[in-house]
Amino acid sequence: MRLSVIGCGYLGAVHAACMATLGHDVVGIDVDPRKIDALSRGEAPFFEPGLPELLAEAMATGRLTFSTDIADAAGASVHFVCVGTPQKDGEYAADLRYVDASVTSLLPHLSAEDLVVGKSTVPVGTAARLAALVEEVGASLAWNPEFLREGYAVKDTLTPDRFVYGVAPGDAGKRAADVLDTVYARALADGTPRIVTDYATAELVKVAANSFLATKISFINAMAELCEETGADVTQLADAIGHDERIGRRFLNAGLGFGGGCLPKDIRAFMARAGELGADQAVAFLKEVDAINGRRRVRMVDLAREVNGGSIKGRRIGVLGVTFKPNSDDVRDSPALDVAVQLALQGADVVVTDPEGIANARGRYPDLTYVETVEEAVRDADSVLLLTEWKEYRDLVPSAIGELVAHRTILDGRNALDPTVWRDAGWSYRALGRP
Ligand SMILES: NC(=O)C1=CN([C@@H]2O[C@H](COP(=O)(O)OP(=O)(O)OC[C@H]3O[C@@H](n4cnc5c(N)ncnc54)[C@H](O)[C@@H]3O)[C@@H](O)[C@H]2O)C=CC1
Ligand SMILES: O=C(O)[C@H]1O[C@H](OP(=O)(O)OP(=O)(O)OC[C@H]2O[C@@H](n3ccc(=O)[nH]c3=O)[C@H](O)[C@@H]2O)[C@H](O)[C@@H](O)[C@@H]1O
Repeated sequence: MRLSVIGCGYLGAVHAACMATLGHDVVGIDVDPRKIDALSRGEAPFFEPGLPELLAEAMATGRLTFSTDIADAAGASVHFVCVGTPQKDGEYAADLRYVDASVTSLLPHLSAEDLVVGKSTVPVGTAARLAALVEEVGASLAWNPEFLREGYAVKDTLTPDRFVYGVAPGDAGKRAADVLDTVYARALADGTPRIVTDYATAELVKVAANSFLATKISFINAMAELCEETGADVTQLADAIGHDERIGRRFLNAGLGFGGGCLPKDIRAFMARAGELGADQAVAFLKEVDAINGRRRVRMVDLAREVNGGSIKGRRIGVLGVTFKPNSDDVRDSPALDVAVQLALQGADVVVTDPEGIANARGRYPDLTYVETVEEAVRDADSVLLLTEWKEYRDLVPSAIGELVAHRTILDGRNALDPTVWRDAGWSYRALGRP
């Protein structure tokens, strides 16, 4: 099939490359010429494991091209909308201007029988509104939310846990589901479950899933707060409750909490939309989920002050990790970057390193000091903060980096290190939710 993918960011670039490797002819479209230039050269415009190889493979077949001109979407029969839906400035609500602009710009290039497929995360009600526009030109619309995780985006796109199709009622909806079945034929043949539903359910599935994940993380971080008050250990608590299959151990890692371009803004947009619908009570708990999450960052800065004798002014602090999680270069709403900035604002001499996130972090906060290596980051440090649990930081040898620092004090913001090993090497080890 011939497909267009509109918006080539973390979601769209991966989707375009994956669809081409499935055998479809794909044109990826973005308004950002730098992204399109990079992609046209076969270069991934951001760090995502496996994407460079996939791009090379797909572009070698000639089935994957990129353009800044929406007119190049003409001729495709399925158009995936993958543009951003960030939080509005100063508000909780989602900013739908990119979704609206991309669909409006696509309309003149649609043929009757084309299918527009929304993948962006949107407030419930958006699909029905856009369907009316798309139907005016004889085309139809489906909402097919995306559940990929950064760092595993290729695998999650090619072999997702499930597909969700939100479609119009009646025959038009049945046709849309058939088209999507053809697009995803390979994964469906492997037995991936697929749920065909109405627009509102599909939109709600996406924000419900992210809200559940955010709630699970804030739940364990709330337990971490109690562990801090009682001398209990949240990592053992998580292991113990996680053995109960009804609870499960995944997404129970306590620490600095959730960040990124999705969970934080999605729970806020959900609250805003529920408020518009007069159903704010239904998701009022998300306010607490968000508040617990924010408190972890504050607690980390407080802990840094505490281990530095009450003040971090003029103290040298080595920060390991600045992205919102490992295996990504994304610093959107990154807890790690937030903490590093707060420490600097309070007068600390902060030196930050990260395997992939420095360029993006520098773009946002040029005044922080960034270095390439752990050795440079920790040299002469009064304390070291591990804020993103990259594998190379988990694997650090405490005796070796102990030779470089001024004081052997480490704060483990992700409960990623073995306290015994670090203490045995003469370090003072502190973590969130651990004695
Ligand atoms: N990043 C992720 O892991 C996931 C993101 N999502 C959702 O997917 C959507 C996109 O997210 P990301 O890819 O992370 O954002 P992003 O910011 O990385 O990419 C969005 C892209 O859309 C482009 N764009 C904006 N207006 C456009 C227009 N009118 N025409 C063509 N291109 C346009 C931007 O230039 C940008 O490259 C959001 O709704 C997000 O919530 C869903 C699942 C996973
Ligand atoms: O809508 C989206 O964009 C995506 O949001 C998340 O994916 P992602 O943001 O890539 O990252 P996650 O792996 O979910 O991690 C999110 C944040 O939670 C934190 N986290 C995660 C797990 C955990 O146990 N504890 C914890 O603090 C991570 O450090 C990170 O900051 C969801 O997992 C995806 O299913 C969803 O598609």
